Amino acid sequence: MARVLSLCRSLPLCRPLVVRGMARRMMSLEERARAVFAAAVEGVQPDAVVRKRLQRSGDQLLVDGHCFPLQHNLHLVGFGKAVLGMAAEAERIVGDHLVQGVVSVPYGIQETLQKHGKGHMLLEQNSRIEVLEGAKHNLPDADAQRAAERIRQIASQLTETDLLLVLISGGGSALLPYPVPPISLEEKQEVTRKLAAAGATIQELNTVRRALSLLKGGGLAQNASPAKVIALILSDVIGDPLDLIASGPTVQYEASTQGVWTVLERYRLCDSLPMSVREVLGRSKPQCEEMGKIAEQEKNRVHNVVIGSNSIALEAAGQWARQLGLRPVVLSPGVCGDVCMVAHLYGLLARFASAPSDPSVDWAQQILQLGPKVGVESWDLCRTMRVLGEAHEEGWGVTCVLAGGEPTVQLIGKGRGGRNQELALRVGLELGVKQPLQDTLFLSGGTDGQDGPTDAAGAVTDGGLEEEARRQGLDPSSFLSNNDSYTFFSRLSAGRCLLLPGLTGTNVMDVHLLLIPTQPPNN
Ligand SMILES: Nc1ncnc2c1ncn2[C@@H]1O[C@H](COP(=O)(O)OP(=O)(O)OP(=O)(O)O)[C@@H](O)[C@H]1O
Ligand SMILES: O=C(O)[C@H](O)CO
Repeated sequence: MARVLSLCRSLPLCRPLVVRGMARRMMSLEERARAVFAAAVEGVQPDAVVRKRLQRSGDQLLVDGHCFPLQHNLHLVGFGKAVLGMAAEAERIVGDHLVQGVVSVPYGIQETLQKHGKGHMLLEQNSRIEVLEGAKHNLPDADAQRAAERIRQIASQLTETDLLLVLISGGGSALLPYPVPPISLEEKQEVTRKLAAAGATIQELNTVRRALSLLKGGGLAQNASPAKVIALILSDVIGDPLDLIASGPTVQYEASTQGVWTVLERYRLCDSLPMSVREVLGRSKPQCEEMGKIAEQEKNRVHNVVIGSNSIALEAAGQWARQLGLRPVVLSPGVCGDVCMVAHLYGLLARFASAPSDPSVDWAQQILQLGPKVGVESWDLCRTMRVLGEAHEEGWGVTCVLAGGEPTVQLIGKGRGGRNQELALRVGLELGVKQPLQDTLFLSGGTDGQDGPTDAAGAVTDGGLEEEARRQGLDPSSFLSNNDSYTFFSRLSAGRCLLLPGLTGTNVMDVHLLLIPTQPPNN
């Protein structure tokens, strides 16, 4: 097992050699699934994505078709769980023109990256970039606020000839707290904590955070005016909405507070709001016309570029799947909603693949009804079913359905687990009902390498899961009813199903792989 894991970790780094070697000895389906997941994560490594999109030609910086003169005028700020690796690479590329920089990163991340052998994501000893750690447990705190103040200070000192490089990734909201006075950090925290506890989505949460912060919702870009701003963004939100990732500090948002009140009303928080929050939300905002003018001016000054996303991870995964002899098809990067429904959709897709034209059951109809409820559009479902149908007709090969996103788990128990392990367990059970699809395999993993409060990223299961568990005296349903998927997988066959890549240093939500052999593989 350890050999397979380390192999999968290193696979994308030594591609041709390993692939040739592996093809020779025929990798098992599980080894291929793990390797495809590793490739997905590799495709969105912070250093690699920065290298790809931040290009240098002499003293010119080239980003997304725009050219910026470098004349020792570059300043760098960043906030988020993956920005340390982004900053290290940016400094390698343009460090000679860098005047100063500050990144706000999670508490303990430098030590953790070091421990996980990710030294290349750390800054050099003589770096011009200051690293400030904060936001313990992903909550804005005084350390994160100090970092936000430093970042604001750098931005507000810039002149027209300066260039501000802003590195943004998931977790950025908590790492850049700057409440609009007179709101205190504690008051802002209280509002966001109540919203999160009431089940608000990240879209709703960040709609409110933007309105209560000086730097979010375009505030940072405004502070940096008249300097030019380039924001490189690693997206951890479905659909990559620029204004919501880390609450959009470089994206001007419409100033109306109507949307904010709608969210607060939905979660019945209007009556318990601190006075300071009421006051800020009650202030008069610029009119639409004025906002339109600002947006027009900002178009040439502020450049927002998504450099890593779930789609990019799936694309990389697809390329590797093909290299490994699989037939890839991307279902969707936007899978969301209740984990039970998501598991059922994967179960239905596997059933459909085994008998696409079975007149006794209309799998397609069921798939088309369920898909949109978990964020998958009808045309994506149809395209995927067409590929599965073709594979069945041709009668050979393994189809690799690739998807991503962030399903949700209703926590009812007190066990240990995460949404990926819970999804993998549920899909394993789906594949095992009635006529078990023994050879169909499912993997779900968090691209950050951490699933909930566990050291696993997710798990790999197949249609034989339930039988294997029963043989070992484990009842999967009782673990599920206590949200105890991590304990289940740790006990099952000495943890052989767990996905343990360690902290990856990136985060573009989760990746799901459904590997469906048209006929049993010959190993
Ligand atoms: N015992 C459990 N079983 C299943 N899911 C759980 C369990 N405990 C926590 N979770 C889920 O794990 C998620 C939190 O884990 P995690 O810290 O990985 O969140 P995240 O959304 O991936 O964070 P980020 O987006 O910042 O990486 C929540 O969706 C929560 O419902
Ligand atoms: O920081 C945040 O707001 C979330 O991670 C979404 O980007």
